[in-house]
Amino acid sequence: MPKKILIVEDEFIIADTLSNMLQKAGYRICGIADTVVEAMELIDTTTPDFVLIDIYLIGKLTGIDLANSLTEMDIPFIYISANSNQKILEAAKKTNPYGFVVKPFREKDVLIALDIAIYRRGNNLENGLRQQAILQKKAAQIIYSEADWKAKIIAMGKAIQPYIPYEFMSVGVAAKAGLDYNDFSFLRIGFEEYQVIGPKELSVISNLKLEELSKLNQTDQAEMIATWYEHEEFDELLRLSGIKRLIAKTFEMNAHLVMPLKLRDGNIFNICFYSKRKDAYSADHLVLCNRYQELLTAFAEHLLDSGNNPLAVNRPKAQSTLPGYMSQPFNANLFEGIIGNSHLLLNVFDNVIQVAPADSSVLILGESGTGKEKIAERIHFLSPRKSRPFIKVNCAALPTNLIDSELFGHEKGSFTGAYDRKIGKFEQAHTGTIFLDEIGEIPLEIQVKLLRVLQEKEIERIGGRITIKTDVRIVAATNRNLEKEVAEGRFRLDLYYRLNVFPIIMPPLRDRKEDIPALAAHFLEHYSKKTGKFIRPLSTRVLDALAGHDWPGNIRELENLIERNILLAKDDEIHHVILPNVQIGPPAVVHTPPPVVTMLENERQHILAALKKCNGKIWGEGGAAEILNLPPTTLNSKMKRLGIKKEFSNM
Ligand SMILES: Nc1ncnc2c1ncn2[C@@H]1O[C@H](COP(=O)(O)OP(=O)(O)OP(=O)(O)O)[C@@H](O)[C@H]1O
Repeated sequence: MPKKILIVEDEFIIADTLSNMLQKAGYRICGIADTVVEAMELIDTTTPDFVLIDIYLIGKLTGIDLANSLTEMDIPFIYISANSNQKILEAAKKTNPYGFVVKPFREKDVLIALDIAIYRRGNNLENGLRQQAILQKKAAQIIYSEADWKAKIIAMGKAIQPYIPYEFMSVGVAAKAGLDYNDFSFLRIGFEEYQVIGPKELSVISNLKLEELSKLNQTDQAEMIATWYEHEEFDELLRLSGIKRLIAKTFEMNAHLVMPLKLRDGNIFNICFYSKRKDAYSADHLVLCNRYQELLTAFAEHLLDSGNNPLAVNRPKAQSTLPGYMSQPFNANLFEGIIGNSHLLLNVFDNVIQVAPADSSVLILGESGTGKEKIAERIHFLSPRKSRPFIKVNCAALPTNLIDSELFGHEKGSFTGAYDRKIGKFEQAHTGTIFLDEIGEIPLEIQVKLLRVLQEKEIERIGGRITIKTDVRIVAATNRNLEKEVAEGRFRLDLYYRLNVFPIIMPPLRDRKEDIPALAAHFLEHYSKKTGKFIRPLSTRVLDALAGHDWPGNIRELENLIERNILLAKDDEIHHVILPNVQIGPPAVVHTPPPVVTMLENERQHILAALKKCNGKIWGEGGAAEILNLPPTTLNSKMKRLGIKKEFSNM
């Protein structure tokens, strides 16, 4: 079936060109609209598969307004626009388009953008259906389990978390005049840990009497449909709703999503999500709320129907009709060995839980040493492929002339030096996962081959005559800004889009300094055991100093630092920790704050300092790569990017 495309474009010539080019390529054009109003009418009557939207259109409404409605209707769209104003682009990006084509465009650009969009859409739908099926199954397990009502809410909260992020969730029957505040809240304090905060606990935390909480609760607005609040709207909400203001201020929350569920007896049961991230919620979450509405309403009915539940105080009780049997216990520690519970890291865990069961490619983005490889391993070991091979390839460590044969293999005699047949990494990873680390370093000619593996799912050994079918899941990682690499012609746009189906962003350590004490303790224990030296826990002073550092080398730098200091320790304590530009430990020094420089400049200075220490030596023992605990190839590419010449000492 050819896909139906709606074109929303007010310049006739462009609309006509697009229409001809798409029909020639086998698409069906189900309409051309030059205003948002006309587009909405055509959407109603023709239900397009994809919509191409220009941003500025005749009439008051823009393409961005249309995009928001399309998201609510779950219809994918691509922008085709000449507008390169940064503000407009940012607003457009926020609507999560499936692609963006800049005018004037080449036929090829539009066709590739559509091809990629169709692929991504397929993957999204597959993920969406999978999500729903998983959640449905979990909900049934939770409902029929013998756990108490709080454990059930926590279990349900955990099941939703990968799809609707939150650090604080509160549930309860919507406020009615004269009734007491009776919501129960769940503050996320670890990957699998939640602190339960009932009315009494909130009263203690906030130092307000229960009656005062009830008064604040009366100011809450009744919501009839799922709604999200961010930025000024969030501020305005807090101005109006006393109870939400109290929660947001006490627990430092910056965005809110409310999901009202209509119960059989006409009461409304609210599930309120709060996040520390200002932009945590978007129209996509409303789509999810809509999708999960029925399931969660059934869950709420069940909760309120089961005996002894204080949540039901604010509504008349009914008899439970559900049978009970034991459910399986919930997840053991799925992220063992990955230390930290900052909300940024927990968010990454949620993404992993969400994507691991699917077969989609995953692209892990983040600076060097942030734990990308660890996350890649988790994706594999939490997937149905977990008992199949997990093959790692460090693309930066492979010499250009060998990458080809390393990845795809070669036949005997296919080139000088090919004495035997070699099975490439892709074949080795068959039915499992391949982890392509430092994918940004792959030369363009290999990128074409990689694209073919992704598209056709087959490979050819060098010098081979047959194509070999492979079933491999790709997880790739890079510390480069791939969008920039694409813009500068070093990375193929089509490959980027294929890989970028599900991006996971690893936060740098400087953005989650709250994880430093736990990480430091973990490495202290690990290397104490390894070296057989007993070392006391780090003192507060040393920990404070660690928190003051910017960690351009991220967790690897911290790990390295702890290891080195254990080796250097003369007794059972680490007294002195030398950090670049900062001296910690006695004698106390007065720090004048260094001038604020950009992170890139910081990284540059850090590398220069290491190079200086090693007299410019990069590779091998005592080289800068060793000091920074980076693969030399990564250091080399960083130096190139930061404009550091090898003969830096002459600079
Ligand atoms: N959350 C964590 N808890 C414990 N150890 C961690 C964590 N994250 C990373 N590490 C450790 O830090 C080091 C660097 O991690 P990893 O190799 O996964 O980073 P990376 O982002 O893949 O780096 P690169 O881009 O340089 O390949 C490893 O020794 C890893 O075990």
